[in-house]
Amino acid sequence: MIVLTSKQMREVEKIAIEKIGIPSIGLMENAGRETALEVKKILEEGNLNSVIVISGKGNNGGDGYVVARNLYNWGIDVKVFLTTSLGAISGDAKVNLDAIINMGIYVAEIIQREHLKFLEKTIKDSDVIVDAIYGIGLKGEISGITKEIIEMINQANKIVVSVDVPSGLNADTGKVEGCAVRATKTVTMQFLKPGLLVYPGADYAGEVRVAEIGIPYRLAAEVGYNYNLVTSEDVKLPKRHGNTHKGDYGKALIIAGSKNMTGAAYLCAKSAIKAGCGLVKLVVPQSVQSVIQGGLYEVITYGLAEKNGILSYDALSSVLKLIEESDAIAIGPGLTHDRDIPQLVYDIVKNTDKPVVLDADALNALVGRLEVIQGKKIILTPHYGEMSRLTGLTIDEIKNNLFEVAKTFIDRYKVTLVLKGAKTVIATKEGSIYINSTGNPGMATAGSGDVLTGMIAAFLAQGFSEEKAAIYGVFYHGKAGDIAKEYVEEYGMTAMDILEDIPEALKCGL
Ligand SMILES: NC(=O)C1=CN([C@@H]2O[C@H](COP(=O)(O)OP(=O)(O)OC[C@H]3O[C@@H](n4cnc5c(N)ncnc54)[C@H](O)[C@@H]3O)[C@@H](O)[C@H]2O)[C@H](O)CC1
Ligand SMILES: [K+]
Repeated sequence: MIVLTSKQMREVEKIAIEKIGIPSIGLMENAGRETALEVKKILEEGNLNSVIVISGKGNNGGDGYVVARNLYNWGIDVKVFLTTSLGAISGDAKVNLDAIINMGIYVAEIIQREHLKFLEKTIKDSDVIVDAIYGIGLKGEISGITKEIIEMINQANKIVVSVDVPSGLNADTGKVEGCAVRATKTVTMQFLKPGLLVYPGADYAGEVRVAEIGIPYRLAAEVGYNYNLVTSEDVKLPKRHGNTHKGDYGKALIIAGSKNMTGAAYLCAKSAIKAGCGLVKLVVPQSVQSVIQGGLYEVITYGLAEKNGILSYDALSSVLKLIEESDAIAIGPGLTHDRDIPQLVYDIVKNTDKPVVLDADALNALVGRLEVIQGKKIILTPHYGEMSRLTGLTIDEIKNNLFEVAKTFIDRYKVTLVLKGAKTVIATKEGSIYINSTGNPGMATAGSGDVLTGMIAAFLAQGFSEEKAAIYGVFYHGKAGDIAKEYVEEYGMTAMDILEDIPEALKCGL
């Protein structure tokens, strides 16, 4: 699903209004009406009847006046409060403000502290608050009386419907600019915005509904959109035809595990099989091979050179030979960071141009030596801690600048990045950003990443591009976790639950 930044939104609006000639006030009419219909549904569902609209001085506020007019026409008790003086309103917003005043709808300014008491009382007596203070035009932090109004809205414990973007939220990053409205529901105009889809923005937006307001969808391509929300529409699976054999579904080589972490290797290899890979070979330290082979009937295991239960550099030549007969490679889960691993991982990556997914200890192995991945068919799957080690940024710097951090990394290394988090972000070497729509907190469990790595390797082995393998892997991994949640809830969820539900998850792509 297309996602536009506020800059792209403005460009699309400009083309629609100035080039195509769609009247801007018509867009505002549709935006306001779509929002009003949403509010009406909420009132009917809750047998409620009183609404206050709080409008800012821009077109977001203009939408708010249209909302008020529609609600008033439907016999709903509605009052409008301005966070600015009447005289400051202009353009389409002013046309709609004048209309509601002419209709006799209650309008009052809340621009001095003594007005706040009255607003507080009115909020208390109302059922729903419509937040039309700021939309995509927010610049910098909110302060002063408007900040107090937003805090009052949040403390009122009322149903809040935000127009386009919760006021105070940065539409592009999801950051809270000083303060932000916590919405029950956000009705966003024509296209999703990135800030509604990642934290904390996703928390503040509540349930998001995209209102179609009359802007041609094709204009998104004209402005070169590059953000996407991954939905089931984007991850259809090719039908498998009759006369095929396992070789048609790819051969994956997994290099993983050590004497204290055999489970990581198991989960990764088993997930690759479950995600449809035709043949999976697993390289582990020689002394753990029998332990692992036990539970992995469908996987061919290779016990290679080791030192004290950890793969040693002497395993390199055998690994490179196995790579030659594989379509895709996964390296990392449970390797540990000891002794020879960093050099072994570095030289494997250096000596192959096959698609590779690097996870966990393979990422740690490349800290400070990332030049070896430059321009290769490589997918990295760090969580914020691993990304912090790879980039030298703090976890907070990463969390608060997800898109920028991902784009900077991709621009520099021209690989595919899966930045795992509460909302996993995928950045591709073509410069696209994908935000995943599946998954739940129950998946933050040991081994969950190993399962994802196996799934991505499976899609790579089946011939998917790095971009598609990353998107499919992340989406179906989250989908499997959502299915698991239905019966184990989030507290009891284990990586095995996710793994077991991979086949069920894949069904939604067929
Ligand atoms: N997307 C569409 O096709 C349509 C969107 N519409 C709505 O219009 C807003 C965008 O309107 P705009 O006037 O550009 O900005 P805002 O209404 O968001 O308000 C910004 C307003 O407030 C001032 N301001 C900005 N930041 C601050 C701050 N930190 N402190 C104080 N004041 C601030 C700024 O000067 C602006 O005047 C969009 O979200 C939709 O809701 C229309 O419906 C048309 C179609
Ligand atoms: K708003």
